[in-house]
Amino acid sequence: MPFHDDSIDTVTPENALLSAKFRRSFAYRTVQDRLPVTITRVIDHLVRDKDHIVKTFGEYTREELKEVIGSFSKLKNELQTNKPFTMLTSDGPDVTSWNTYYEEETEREGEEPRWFSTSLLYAECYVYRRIHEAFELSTSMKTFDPFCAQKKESFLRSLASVVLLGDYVQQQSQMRNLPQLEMKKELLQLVKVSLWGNQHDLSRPTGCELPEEPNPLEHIDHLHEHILIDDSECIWSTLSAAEKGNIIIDIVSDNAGYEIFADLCLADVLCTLSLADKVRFHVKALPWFISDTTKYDFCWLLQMLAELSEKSSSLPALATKWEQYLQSGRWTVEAEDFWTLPHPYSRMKATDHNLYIKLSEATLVIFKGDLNYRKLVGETNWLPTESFANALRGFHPAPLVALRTIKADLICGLQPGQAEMISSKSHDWMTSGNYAVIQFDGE
Ligand SMILES: O=P(O)(O)OC[C@H]1O[C@](O)(CO)[C@@H](O)[C@@H]1O
Ligand SMILES: [Mn+2]
Repeated sequence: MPFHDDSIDTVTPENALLSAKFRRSFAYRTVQDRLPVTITRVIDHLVRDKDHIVKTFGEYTREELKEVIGSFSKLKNELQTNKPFTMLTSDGPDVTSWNTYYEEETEREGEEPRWFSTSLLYAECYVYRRIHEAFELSTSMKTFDPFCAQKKESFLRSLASVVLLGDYVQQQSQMRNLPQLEMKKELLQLVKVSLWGNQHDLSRPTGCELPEEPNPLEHIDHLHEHILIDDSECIWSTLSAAEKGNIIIDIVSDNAGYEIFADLCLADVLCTLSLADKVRFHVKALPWFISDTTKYDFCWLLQMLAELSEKSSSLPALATKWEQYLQSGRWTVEAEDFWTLPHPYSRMKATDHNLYIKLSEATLVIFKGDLNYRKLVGETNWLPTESFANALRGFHPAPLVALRTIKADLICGLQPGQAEMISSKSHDWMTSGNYAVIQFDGE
């Protein structure tokens, strides 16, 4: 393919934005191979499920489906022939922000953004927004989620882990007045369960492989050595020192199914231990990176748990408690548009000031997953030893922590020599999701 510029280094230079213009990079493989596969799979799903979709949305949808499928073939062709991006033409509430971003990037790059020259972050976000736009432009399928069935199936595949974790959390919630050391152990254990829950995402090249060890509490022990940076002590010190009564925790969620279940378990433990007075879950306003959680996915999960009594009585009990938390406002589920824009988080203050102010109210903001990490550190190929605080480039709304399994080739905050040491053990440690970080910033 003639889309790379031979004058540009083939590996991503230090401090450059990840981009498919660097041929020997994860970004190139993603744009060249993985994104077209994502589009093809959506087309296949629509073709295969046509009758079912028509039955759900009405006969009129049959014609519209043809148009939607046509627009995906066009999108795939635009990608594979490296056409310039275009402005969005649908009427979603985020369209102006997307188009402003397009203009800003055009100015910054000196030409219209293209698949094989812009940042990977922009290219990947743009593909998911264009997929949504095709539905939005229809009249009968405006809110259709083409990944919904996959998300549900993946949750059901992980039921064994869900039951084991649910039983444990339900049993622990009966225990009151734990000594401080026990509380800390309990909290950090659930932090790690939530961290490794991030292995469950469907946009991995091989799909979601379930861990061999179904018990999440055992699984975290096996992976102890794979946490390359572990700032979890800072989570404990921040929360245990916070003044009771107004401890707000924001969880900027990632994937639906098992991962969000693990996050809910973490939130449950935070409430039981009186380490959180309020938990706000931030989910996605539209289908995103295949498996990210939408409000629908969140509600579906609670409904499923309520119906799973034959698997374990803990699951309906947790569902009831969590519904109560939601009804009382102790927990909220919010879907701000900013999370499905392509901006790195250093641009949040200028782009969505209200969201930045809202996060500033928090005692701790927990960012889940790889994509959130990429946005936190600005999609930049930092020297692995660059500090996390610097990589955030001024994004310090409140104390924050990233719980990320590593799936894209960027990292910061490592010790000198650490990256080289891990590379010698595992050639694909940056993309396999088998290594992780718990990185805290308290500035
Ligand atoms: O669900 P997560 O942890 O954000 O991972 C999604 C990741 O999937 C990828 O597409 C790679 O597998 C990354 O680009 C992205 O960061
Ligand atoms: Mn995700």
